Amino acid sequence: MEETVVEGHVKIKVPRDRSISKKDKVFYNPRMEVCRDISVAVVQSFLNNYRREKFLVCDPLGGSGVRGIRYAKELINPSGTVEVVINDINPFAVELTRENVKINNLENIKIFNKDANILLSEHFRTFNLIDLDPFGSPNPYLDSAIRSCVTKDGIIAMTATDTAVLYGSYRKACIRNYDAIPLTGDKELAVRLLIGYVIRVAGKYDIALKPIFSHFTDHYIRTFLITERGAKRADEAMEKLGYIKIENGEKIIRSREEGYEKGFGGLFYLGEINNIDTVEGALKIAQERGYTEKSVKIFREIYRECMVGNVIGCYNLHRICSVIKEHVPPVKELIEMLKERGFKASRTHYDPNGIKTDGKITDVIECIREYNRKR
Ligand SMILES: C[S@@+](CC[C@H](N)C(=O)[O-])C[C@H]1O[C@@H](n2cnc3c(N)ncnc32)[C@H](O)[C@@H]1O
Repeated sequence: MEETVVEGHVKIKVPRDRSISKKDKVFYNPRMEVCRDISVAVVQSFLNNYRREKFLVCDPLGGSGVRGIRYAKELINPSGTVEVVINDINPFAVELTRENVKINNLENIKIFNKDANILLSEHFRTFNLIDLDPFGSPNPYLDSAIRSCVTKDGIIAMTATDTAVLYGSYRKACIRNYDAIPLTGDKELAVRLLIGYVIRVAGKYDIALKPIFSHFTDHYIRTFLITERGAKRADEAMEKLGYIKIENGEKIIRSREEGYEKGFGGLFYLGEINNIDTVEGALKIAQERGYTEKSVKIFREIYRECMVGNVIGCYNLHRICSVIKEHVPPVKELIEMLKERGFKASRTHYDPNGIKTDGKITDVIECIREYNRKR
C-alpha cells in the first residue's frame, strides 16, 4: 500500500508501511525532509551566483526519488536550466520514482536502474552536483562521485549515517574505513574528520574540495564541498588537514607536517567548514520558501557559529561544570558574559549545552564562577 505525501514543493507517493530501514521495499524517511530542505536551500544559495547554461544534478542513490525530484522542481538556475538524473539499484524504487516524476509533471529528469558506481563511472566529469545519500557511509561511492563531477565549481554533497564510527565509538572501524583516528566528545570533530578524508580522496585526482556547508543533525552528517581544479589547489586543501588532541578541555592543534603523536586524533579538516554567504543565502531561501522550521533553525544557528570565526569545536558547559564542581549556568547567560568580555561567542547546532567561542577554557570557567557567585 502507498500514500501520497507533500514535501517541499512536490508530491511524492511512498510506501505506507515503513520500517525506515534497508528492509523496506522502497526507502523513504519523512524525518529527512529537514535534510532535503537544507540541501535544496544550500544548492540554491550556491546557484544564485552561478553562471552556466545547464546545471546537471545526479542523485545516484535515489530511493523514492524525492531528493532528485525536489532538486528538479525547486532549484532555479538563474542562467539556464536544471536537469536531474535519478538512479537506484532497486527496481521497485525506480518504478516508484517514475510514478513520482509523472505526478509532478516533470520533464527534466532521467531515470536509471544501475549500480551507483557504474552510473557515475559512465559519466566522467559530467555532473555539476552529485548528492550521495547512502545507507551508512558514503565511502564506497566517493571515488566515482569525484571522478564524475565537473572539476571546477561542481558540488559533491553527501550524507554519512555511520556517525558512531566518525564520532569515535568504533575506533578500529574509523581507522579501517576513513584511515583516520577519531576523537570522542565533540560532534564537530566527526564532521571535520569526514571532510578531511574526502579531501584526501580528491587529492589523488589533483582536485581540491572546499566545504561550503556542513551540519550534524539527528543520526546523520551532511557536507557540501565545491570542486577546484589543479595540483596547487589540491595541495592547499591538503595543508588544511591536521591532528588534534584534547587536553584539559582545550584543543591542541598540530599541522600534518608536524606529524602524528600518540594521543592525537586525525587527520581532521582545520579550515572553515561553512561559507557565511552561502549560509546566509540558504537561510533566506528556506524562510522565503516556507521550508521546515527545523531547517530554518539549523541555518540560523550555523550562521551564528560562522560569526564566531573558524573556531574548532565547542565547550560543553555540563562537562566543564562537573569537573570544576559548579552549577551549570544557562548557555545564553554565559554567551552574553563572554561577549561582554570582548570574546566572540555563540550557541552551536552540534550541542545544546555547547558554546562556541574564541575565548579559552579558562575564560569560560571564570564566567561560570562569576555567574554562580552573583546568583
Ligand atoms: C538512504 S536510501 C536513499 C534515500 C533517498 N535519497 C531519500 O532522500 O529519500 C539509499 C538508497 O540507495 C540504494 N542503493 C543501495 N546500494 C546501491 C547501489 N550500489 N547502487 C545504487 N543504489 C543503491 C537503495 O536501494 C536505497 O534506495
